[in-house]
Amino acid sequence: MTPRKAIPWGLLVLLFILPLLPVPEFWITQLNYIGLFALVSTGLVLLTGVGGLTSFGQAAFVGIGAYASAVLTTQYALSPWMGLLAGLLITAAVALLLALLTLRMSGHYLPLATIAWALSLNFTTANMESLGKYDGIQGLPPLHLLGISLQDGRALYYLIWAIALLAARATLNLLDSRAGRAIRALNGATTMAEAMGISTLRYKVVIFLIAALLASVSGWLFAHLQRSVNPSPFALKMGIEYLFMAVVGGVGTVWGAFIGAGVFKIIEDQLKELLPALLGSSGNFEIIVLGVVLVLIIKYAPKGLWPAITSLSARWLVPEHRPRNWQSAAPLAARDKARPQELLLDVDKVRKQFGGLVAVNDVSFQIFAGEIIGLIGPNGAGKSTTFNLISGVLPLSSGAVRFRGHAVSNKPSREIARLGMSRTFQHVKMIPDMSVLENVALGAYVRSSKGVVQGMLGLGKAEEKQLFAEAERQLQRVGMGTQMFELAGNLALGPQRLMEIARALCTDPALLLLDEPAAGLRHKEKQALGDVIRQLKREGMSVLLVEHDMEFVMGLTDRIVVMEFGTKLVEGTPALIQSSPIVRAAYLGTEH
Ligand SMILES: Nc1ncnc2c1ncn2[C@@H]1O[C@H](COP(=O)(O)OP(=O)(O)OP(=O)(O)O)[C@@H](O)[C@H]1O
Repeated sequence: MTPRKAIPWGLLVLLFILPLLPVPEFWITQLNYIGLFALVSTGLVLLTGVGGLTSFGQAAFVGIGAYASAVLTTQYALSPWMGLLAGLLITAAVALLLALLTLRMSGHYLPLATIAWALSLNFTTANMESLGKYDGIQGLPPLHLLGISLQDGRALYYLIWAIALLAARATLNLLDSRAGRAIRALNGATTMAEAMGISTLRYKVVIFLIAALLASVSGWLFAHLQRSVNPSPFALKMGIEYLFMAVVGGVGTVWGAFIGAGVFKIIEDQLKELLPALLGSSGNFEIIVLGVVLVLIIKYAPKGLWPAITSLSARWLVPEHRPRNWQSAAPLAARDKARPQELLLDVDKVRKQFGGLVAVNDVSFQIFAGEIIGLIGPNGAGKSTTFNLISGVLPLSSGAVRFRGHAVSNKPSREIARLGMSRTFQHVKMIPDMSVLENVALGAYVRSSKGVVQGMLGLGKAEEKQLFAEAERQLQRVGMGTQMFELAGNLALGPQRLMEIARALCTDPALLLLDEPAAGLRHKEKQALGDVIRQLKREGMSVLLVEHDMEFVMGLTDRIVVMEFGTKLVEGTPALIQSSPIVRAAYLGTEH
């Protein structure tokens, strides 16, 4: 067994035998709280670290889980397990409502909204007669599992840690799945994800819900550990502390949630003991010192403690990449190919105005199956905007776009992608901390189906192999087979563009839109790219490309559309365009 595998197993065994050893009760209590906090922080890893949605409000969901069980077990004499179920249902309902109200917000509005609901939910519990107001509810029964009483902290320890570790495993499984890769695109790559056919809002709601449910389970365990509830452990202060734990541990990493919860709890408790003794007076001094410690951690390990630990240990724990076990995977289902000469794309007087600026002025052209069309023009002519209008990234001001007989004007880009149009971007859009292979596999999202629950349970491995086999095939095609395990963010610009092309090809498109594909490529790489595009044409695919490299465009395209100042100037074969005096004056003339 390699040290990389032996260390986690060793820690797991230690965690298991610890309560059986004669360790002080205080240790067990500490570990119980660390497990409960880690459960909430794991949700924040998904929501904030991976999904980029900052929430200060998780303590409110902890409170819902705790109070639901407290009410049902003390006032209705129901089993705590019914309390758990009710807590999860209420949490899901509240979280869905809040998600629909707040998740379309961006920037600082979302964190502010989470503060608002944290305050209002806490205020509600503190003022409701039936919830015992500020005194809360006492006398909760202990948990029982399979006839065993979990009244003792050492017994409940096993349930807390089993749930926390299962949550960690499920989150890790999810992040390494089809749905997880879509979730990883939420933080900064939503335009790309939508263009790959992914509903980003749906995944935002899903991670919001998962984080809320994990918090709710933590609240349920907490309530039956304490055997009482009151509003203060679910107040905004605790919501902020959960976020701190996740940030300190490493907000993008699951084990960071555990490290963060542990460090936070231990430092806080030690300081509570130490500081009054040192200063000779009582007071909440630990809050001040903890604040300073947190600032230092954020300054010197900005990504958190877990990433710092893994990068330090990388010297002797050599990172392993995923085993290449997909060679025999069945190919993914292919889309119906376009008929020869089929009218694929009909761009009809499309127009885009940004305030007073007409960036695209009633431009029309058509693309038939198996054609390579160039879209050229000087800087600022409106080429990229036209791309964005066709692919649904921007809404039209007027005009119409039809793709394979479907009216797609103003449809979201994910719906257009599902019809078989795929694209690359002028400024490469990717997930930098994911491997090239995983980035490219995102392209095959529309050709696969495994969802969040299957991802969490680690099911759907056969489909995963199909996705990676397709991703590798497309990477080989663009000459990047040897770089598939590298981090996408470590690539130079040229290979990043090729990676985007491989990702677009993974969608099995009928029409491929390439925005400046040759920019940043060396001469030989450009020639190889030209060969790939010609091969795609032979396979019946159509390509629309924006490109500034005239030699590349002239040698590759069947027809060229020239734009200037948002207007279509002329359209024709490369020979006609090269000899056109209007084009020479407007475009080539300015270049040469
Ligand atoms: N979101 C936006 N808001 C306002 N103006 C915009 C926006 N996007 C583009 N423009 C403007 O629209 C015009 C066309 O821009 P566009 O990027 O489509 O040109 P382009 O032909 O692709 O240029 P380049 O070759 O330099 O990429 C430019 O004047 C640009 O400044």
